[in-house]
Amino acid sequence: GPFFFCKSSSSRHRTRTFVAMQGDGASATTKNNSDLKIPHVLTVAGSDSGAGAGIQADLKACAARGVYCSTVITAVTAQNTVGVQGVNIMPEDFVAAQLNSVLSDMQVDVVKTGMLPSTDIIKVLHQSLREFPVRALVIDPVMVSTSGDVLAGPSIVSGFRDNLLPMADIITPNIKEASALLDGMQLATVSDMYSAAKLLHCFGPRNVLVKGGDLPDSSDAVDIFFDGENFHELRSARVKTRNTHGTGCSLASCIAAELAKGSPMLSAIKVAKRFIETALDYSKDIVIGNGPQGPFDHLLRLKSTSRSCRPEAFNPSDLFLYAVTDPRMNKKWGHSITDVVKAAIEGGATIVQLREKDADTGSFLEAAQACIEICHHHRVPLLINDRIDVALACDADGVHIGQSDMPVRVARALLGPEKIIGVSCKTPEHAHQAWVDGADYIGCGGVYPTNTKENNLTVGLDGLKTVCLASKLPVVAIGGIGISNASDVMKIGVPNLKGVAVVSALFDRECVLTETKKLCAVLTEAI
Ligand SMILES: Cc1ncc(COP(=O)(O)OP(=O)(O)O)c(N)n1
Ligand SMILES: Cc1ncsc1CCOP(=O)(O)O
Ligand SMILES: [Mg+2]
Repeated sequence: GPFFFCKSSSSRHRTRTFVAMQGDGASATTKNNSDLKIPHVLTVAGSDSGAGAGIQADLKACAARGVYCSTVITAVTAQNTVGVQGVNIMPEDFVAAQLNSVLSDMQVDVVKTGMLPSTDIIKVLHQSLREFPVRALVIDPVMVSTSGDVLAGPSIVSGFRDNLLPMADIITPNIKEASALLDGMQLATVSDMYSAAKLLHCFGPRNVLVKGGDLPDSSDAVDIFFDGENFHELRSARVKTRNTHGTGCSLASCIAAELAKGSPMLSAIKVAKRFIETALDYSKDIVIGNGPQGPFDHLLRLKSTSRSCRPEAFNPSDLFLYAVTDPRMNKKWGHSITDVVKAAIEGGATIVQLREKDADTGSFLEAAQACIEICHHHRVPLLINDRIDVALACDADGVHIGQSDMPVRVARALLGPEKIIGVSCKTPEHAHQAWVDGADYIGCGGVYPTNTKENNLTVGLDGLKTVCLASKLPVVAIGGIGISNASDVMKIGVPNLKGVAVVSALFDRECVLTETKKLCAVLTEAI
């Protein structure tokens, strides 16, 4: 078709634009209802030549989260691990043209903004969002790069406050940006962050996340989330590394990606935070550039690491047939821990938990190290009951902790974002707290009376259902479950009940393999 030349109208920039049009403008593809809609984020940000932040980071973060990302470039920076050496701001009419090209043609779910270097650009974005409304708007008010270079002038603040904050579903300022948006308010403590979040909420965003990574001398990184009613403190282990360039904007693009996939806001933030922590932890020793602040690797999942024999991150369907060991039963039947674990896995166990209530630490660790080999050979996760130290020492896949064991938040800080944490819950309140604290699943019971765990309150099928309905996390049922009642348990009709955890049904038996196969058949029949 014909090619059109058009020059940028702005006198400051001689930008030649080639616009190719299809013949009569007819759409090049025909839609049919079987087309697959992929979650879609449009990022409106600056290009970072070092590719640690900006447009490049947004593309990588979205790719890592399995979401399509289109891009409107607001500026091109000459930037590296030392800082920002130059900024070339796009004329606002060309930003408008890019916005129109994407928003008029593609089904964008979420718009995420990064560097918006001029009030004119902010205004054209505001206009485009009114013309092409999207499901969610994530504003990362990039004004000062983490290397301290100012990426936007002071007039930008009113541009953000008047044109974008009222439309935002969430804004994610760091300490410096929150201060800039609040006319220089001092933020030196966590309580200042609470006040800033509340004040920023008055400008109209539905949610505010004040990121505390740069808070002076804070032990672990804490972010303050405010939704207009409730505050949440989101703590995360601080990864000691120079490779933190781009973490802020990548967090925002991960949040945008999770929202595009349909997550509610707080879940989106928690998942995004855990992903960034994982990527930072994975990248902590990577060396790119000679400056004080390197980029991190968003695409760690594409790499095969020494952990390739380790099962992937937690998959709720692993809870299907959950074998929990018991040393007294092994002793009674003359079974070794490795024999019963092998037999359970061969019989269909999808996850194993070593529950050695009274073992001394040495023999517990020995058993755990032996079982890790077996479990990882079969790509089955191995969790340790209660003992975080043993889990760390044998690099288990995670832990299961009860209400009176180590708090989940502490366990998460010790184990990091990749490990699986399960929590015993008897009530909806327990389930909610487990979710807030960042657990991966909950164990609910005892469903039926059991002799395996002394003075254990029985919650029954009703109690189990109540907890499942309240839980945002996947649930495994436990307590007195076996081949006679496993089907009843699985048929209570709640989607997040993913399986049953059993002790005596497998291990207080002469043949663990036979019993596990029978239970596996009953469960398979029931789902
Ligand atoms: C999957 C699963 N759910 C619950 C428990 C119970 O844990 P336990 O440590 O035996 O007892 P509490 O500490 O929860 O009181 C479990 N082990 N596994
Ligand atoms: C560990 C635990 N948590 C609640 S009940 C229970 C014991 C389950 O053992 P069994 O499967 O033999 O009833
Ligand atoms: Mg316990």
